[in-house]
Amino acid sequence: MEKRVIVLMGPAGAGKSSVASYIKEKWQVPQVITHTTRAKRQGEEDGRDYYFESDQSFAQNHYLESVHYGGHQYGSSMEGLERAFEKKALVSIVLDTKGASTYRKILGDEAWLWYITTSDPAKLKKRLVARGDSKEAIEKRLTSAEFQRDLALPADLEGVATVIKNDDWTETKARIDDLVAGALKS
Ligand SMILES: Nc1ncnc2c1ncn2[C@@H]1O[C@H](COP(=O)(O)OP(=O)(O)OP(=O)(O)O)[C@@H](O)[C@H]1O
Ligand SMILES: Nc1nc2c(ncn2[C@@H]2O[C@H](COP(=O)(O)O)[C@@H](O)[C@H]2O)c(=O)[nH]1
Repeated sequence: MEKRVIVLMGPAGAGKSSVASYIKEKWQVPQVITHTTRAKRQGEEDGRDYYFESDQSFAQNHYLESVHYGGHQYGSSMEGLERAFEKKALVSIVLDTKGASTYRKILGDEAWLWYITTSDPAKLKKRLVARGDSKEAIEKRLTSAEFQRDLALPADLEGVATVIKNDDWTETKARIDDLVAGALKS
């Protein structure tokens, strides 16, 4: 198959990382690890979930694109993408919608955009609470301009992105299995 990167985007709590972990486990789709200056959450590991950086170390890397999200910096590198493509032609990355638009512009059809969302935005907060995020972190995240922006698919990605309503995890897994199996067959 042609090289393709599944770009997982959507609002906080929608399930982007859950989808990335699922397709890694079930379909051996490697995840491109990105860089961030935010603090580790409980259970996160450096080099598996993110490369956790200080402001100084973040500034020393070269990025394909980088953004500010909720008061922290995030960036993804071409080297990270190439490392993942060495393992498999189908890989994934988790980005905000701004990063997803950039990937679309740079990579064209090589970027397969999936917008992960829920039918009821109230679910998002509940999921962040269930994930164990602190009250302060949740308030900061939910009131950030980036969170509000990512509640909707950006206009430039309308009709381009595959929209996945992740309300019911069993149904989501079935939908994703169909998408990934189809891609791996092609
Ligand atoms: N369909 C679902 N039903 C209920 N809980 C879910 C579902 N999908 C994911 N979750 C849970 O919701 C929480 C948030 O999921 P996840 O971390 O994957 O979201 P995210 O979109 O990556 O969020 P963020 O952008 O804040 O990192 C996790 O605890 C996850 O286990
Ligand atoms: N444009 C980019 N967005 C990224 C990158 N790495 C992660 N993200 C997105 O940031 C927010 C916040 O992530 P969180 O782990 O703190 O919840 C989320 O939308 C991620 O998808 C990146 O390298 N570039």
